Formats: sequence, C-alpha cells, structure tokens
Amino acid sequence: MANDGPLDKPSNVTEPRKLQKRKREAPSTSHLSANKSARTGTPNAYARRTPPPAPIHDDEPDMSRRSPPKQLKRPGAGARVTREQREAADALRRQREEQQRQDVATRQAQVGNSELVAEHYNAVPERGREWRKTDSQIKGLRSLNNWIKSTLIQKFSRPDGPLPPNGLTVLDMACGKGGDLGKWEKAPVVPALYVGCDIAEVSVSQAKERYAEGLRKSNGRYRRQQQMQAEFYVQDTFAQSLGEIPIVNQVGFNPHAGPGSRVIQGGMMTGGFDVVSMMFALHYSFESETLARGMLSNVAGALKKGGRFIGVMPNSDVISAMVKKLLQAEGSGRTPAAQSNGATPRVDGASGGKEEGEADDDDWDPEKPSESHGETAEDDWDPEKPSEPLPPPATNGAPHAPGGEAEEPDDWDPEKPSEPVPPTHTAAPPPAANDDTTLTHPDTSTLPPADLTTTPQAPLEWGNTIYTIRFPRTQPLPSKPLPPDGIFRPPYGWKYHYSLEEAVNAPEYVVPWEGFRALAEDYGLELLYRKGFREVLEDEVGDRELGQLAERMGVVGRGRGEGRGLEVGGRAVLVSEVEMEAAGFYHAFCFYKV
Ligand SMILES: C[S@@+](CC[C@H](N)C(=O)[O-])C[C@H]1O[C@@H](n2cnc3c(N)ncnc32)[C@H](O)[C@@H]1O
Repeated sequence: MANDGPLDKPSNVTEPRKLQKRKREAPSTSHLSANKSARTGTPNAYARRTPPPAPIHDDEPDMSRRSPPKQLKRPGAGARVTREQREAADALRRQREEQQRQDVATRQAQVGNSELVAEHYNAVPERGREWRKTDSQIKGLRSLNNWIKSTLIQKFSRPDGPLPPNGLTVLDMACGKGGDLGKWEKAPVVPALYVGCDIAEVSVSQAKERYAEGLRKSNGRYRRQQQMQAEFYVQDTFAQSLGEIPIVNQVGFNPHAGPGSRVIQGGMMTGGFDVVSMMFALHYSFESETLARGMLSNVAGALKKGGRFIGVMPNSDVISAMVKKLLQAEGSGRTPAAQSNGATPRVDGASGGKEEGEADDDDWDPEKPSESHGETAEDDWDPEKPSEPLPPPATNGAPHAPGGEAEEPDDWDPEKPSEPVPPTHTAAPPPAANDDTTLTHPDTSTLPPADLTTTPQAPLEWGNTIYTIRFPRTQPLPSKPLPPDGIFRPPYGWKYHYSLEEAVNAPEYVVPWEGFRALAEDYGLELLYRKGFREVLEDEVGDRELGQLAERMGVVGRGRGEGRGLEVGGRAVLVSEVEMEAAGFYHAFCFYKV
C-alpha cells in the first residue's frame, strides 16, 4: 500500500413523446422495525423534496418486474447515416475490441493481475474537459451517470440524527481520479473528511491533483462555509483490510465486522464512517467469494451504525434476462431480435446495434455541431482510450443544456481495470459455501420474437452502437457453462467483457443481485434503495433540486421540445436513445448498516 498522507488542509422538433411517469410503489416497511424505519428514513431536509425512500421488502419482486424498462421510442426524423456506414463503423470497432482483448490476454499471461491494473491506468490519457463536453461520443451518458451519482449523494449522505461533532465522514472505496470530489463538495452536508482509495496509483495521484486544484480554485473564487479535507490512498479495497490505513482507523474501523456473532459483538457503537461509496466498481470484487467478502468486510468494518453504503453497478436482472433469452433462443434455433431495453443480440460477424430498417428512424447527424456547456467548474473525466480516432458511430449528437449553464463537472469515469485484482488478501474471512442464490428475472415477455440463428461457438453477445456485452462460452475455473435459466449459481466468477465507446474492453463479473443482497445482510447491511438508472431518472427528476441539477448537467432540458423526442416529467431528455440503452445496464443502490 502506498500510504499517501493528507494534502493541504483547507481553512475551514417532432412532437415529443412522453415517457409515462411510473407510479411510485407504496412504501413497504414490514420487514423493518419502527425504530429502524425511523433511523433510516430520509432526513427532514431532504424529505421536503421527495418522500423518504422505502425500505425494500424481502419478498418484493425484482425491480424489473415491478417496473419493466420502458421501450424508448425513436423520433421520426429521416436517417442521415446509411446502414452500410454504420456496419462498417461497427466492424471496425469490433476489430479494435478484439485486438484489445487479445492484448489484455497476452499481457495477463506475462504479468500478474495487479500489475496489469496498474499498467492499464498508467496508460490512461488525460484529455480534458472540453473534449468531454464537445467531442465525446457518450457525453449524454456521462452526464446521466454523473447525475445519478450526485442523486445518490444528495439523497443518502445526510445522517438521520444530529450531525457528528467532528463532521460528516465519507470513504470512497474506488475513488478513481476523484471524479466524485465535486459532488461531495456540493452534498447537503459537506463532509469534513473524504477518504479516497483506489488500486490504481496513477488515478490516485490524479485524484490528489484534482483535489489540490479544487482547493486552489475554491480559495480564489468561492467562499464556501466549509471545505472538505481529503486524503487519498493506493489500496486494494477488496484484498486488503482498510484497517491498515491510519486515518480509517482513526475515524473507526471494526476488523471483526461480518457474519456470525461478531456482527453484534464487534459492532462499533461509535466511530466509523457515515457513508461508504463504491461507484462503478463493486462488480470487480465478484471474481471470487473471497474478494466479495473482503470487499464487504471493509464496507461493514468502516461504516458506523446507521451509516450508508451507496453505489452503482451493472444490474444482474438485465444480464440474466438477456442470457436466458439468448440461450433459450439458441436452443430453439432462433435469436431474439432485441431486448426489452432496446439492446440487440449480436450474431457472429453481424453488425451490432440497430436492426435493418431502423436507420430510417434515426436522426443522428454527423455534421451537427456539439454544443459546449461552457461550464466553469473543474473538469474531471478522463477517457482511458488511447488516442486512436473512433469511426463515426450512429450515436448521440444529443444537445446539451442550453445556455452553457451546467455547474456540475462532467466526471463520470468509465475507467476499468483490464483485469480484476487477484485474491491475495489476508484480511477477509475465509470463503464459505454460499451458492443459494435465488435470482428473479425481469419480465422478458415483451421481447420481440426471435428471428436470427446464432452460432453457439461464438461468445454470447449483445449491445448497441456504443456498448457491447460479451460472455465467453467457456467460463473461468471452475469451468462452467452459461446458465440457460439465467441464474448465476454460485454467484461468483461469472466473467464477461464490457466495452463502451471511449473506454477499453474490460473483464467484469456478474453480481447476482439476490446473492449479493443476502451476503450483504451477513455483514449487517440492509437494503434501503435499489433502482435501475432509467427508473432513477424517471422517479427523481421530478424533485425540484434534483431536476434543476439534471438540467444543469445536461441530462434534461428546461421544458419540452429541446431533446430528441424523449420526455420525462415534462422535460425533454437530452441523452440519446443508444446512451439510454447503455445506461439501462446499470442500477443504483443504498444499504444502511444495522
Ligand atoms: C469504473 S472506475 C470508477 C471510478 C469512480 N468510482 C467513478 O465513478 O468515476 C472503477 C474503479 O475501480 C477501481 N478498482 C478496481 N478494483 C479495485 C480494487 N480491488 N480496489 C480498489 N479499487 C479498485 C479501479 O481502479 C477504478 O478506478
């Protein structure tokens, strides 16, 4: 562990089509005691904006069944990109992705996984804010992801009771380049202390620089009432105990948090962090049970009683439904044409993305200039893709917030390690058999009928013009076939490749939701909130402050008619359809520590 000390302390067109607003679920609290509900309800100040989050009942049906993904409609403008151009671009992209996969595999055979992760992040270029705002192919997705992270922070970071005497404390267990620093600085209660950890040394240095730069700017331009002290550490937060970090110990860390009586006996009544955050990273820990447990013992060990664990990660319900659908279609000699969220299965050698005939409905205009927000806030997203120019994909072109008024830095960072960390930790409890995952599935009855024939030897693959999910047929040791019922059992080690425009191909692991949730309960973590990204947008954008934030961040327009045909809560959605599909792969969660 490179233990970096604290930095300087601050002195204190067409008719818009509506997305039907989904009805809110009636809060279900029956599995929580009255005290618990009171303890974990949304604080008063926030409750003015939205109702308290409903604790989710144990036997509540899975989220996709509760609220199936909406089929977003395309606006009807004429096509400006031919199908051939799109296929050529897609073929180029696939070729590049395959080369990257091979490079990763070759390199992995040469060096260890940790070295590979470090190498990967050391190679990430710094491209700057302007590029992200103007030239990025996925700027709408970046904005949406950043807004969703901000939403979690806004909703769940404020403590229920009185503020701790020494102020709010936050631990970010995969801080990356510090993309969330600005979000925390705009939290309802600005943390007194933010501790950021990440396995990638270069990312951690960039986070430190970003923090230092933020301090310089804020000293010069703003007069915040309170500023956040931040410390950063290079640390494997799955394989090493966070108790090794002095500041974490100082705030409070329980090395015995975990299953069995130790949950109670070792539970700290005082001390510990108010919030632990894990954005776009938890899925790397599901390489093995050892790592998943190591991650959770760090989360639980660092959190104070009543503290919150927030994060975003890929949604296993989406993965399960698609794997099941594709495998079943293979069994019957057919392939479903598209997933209910719009994702399209890929057949070996076939163009991914849109189906034939869809081009006529696509109004992407390669000549349309991107609008810059002209924000003044610090920029912090840094694509990791090498400088190779991208072929023109049929994507985005979504305008951003008019008036150049976005205040939020665009800082969602889809950086991913090339390979997850090897299970070398000593801090996590020994593995225990745990394979009783009961995974429920989204309703796939809305999927269009199968119409293609797959090649069973090819990887199981789906996606659209900006992202691809690819499951190898041969899963890692212990070797196992992909589950035809979509149930990933045991819940660890289900590997797939995820690739997104402007981000490298990266191996990731399925986090089977119910298995994860059951495991989290073993560590004293109870579920408060879980929503898919689309649902977060639909449900939270109506909140006054979050809605305004969504406007400033370029997620929605001020009213109708600014976007590309989609609408939510009376506002035009500025995120393109393919980006919304890509976002539908993720969900957001919040647990609290009992
Ligand atoms: C997709 S990035 C997300 C970064 C940041 N949370 C954000 O939302 O922008 C995933 C991060 O997880 C980090 N990571 C992966 N495995 C890790 C581990 N075992 N310990 C700590 N960080 C890890 C990576 O280095 C990377 O910074």
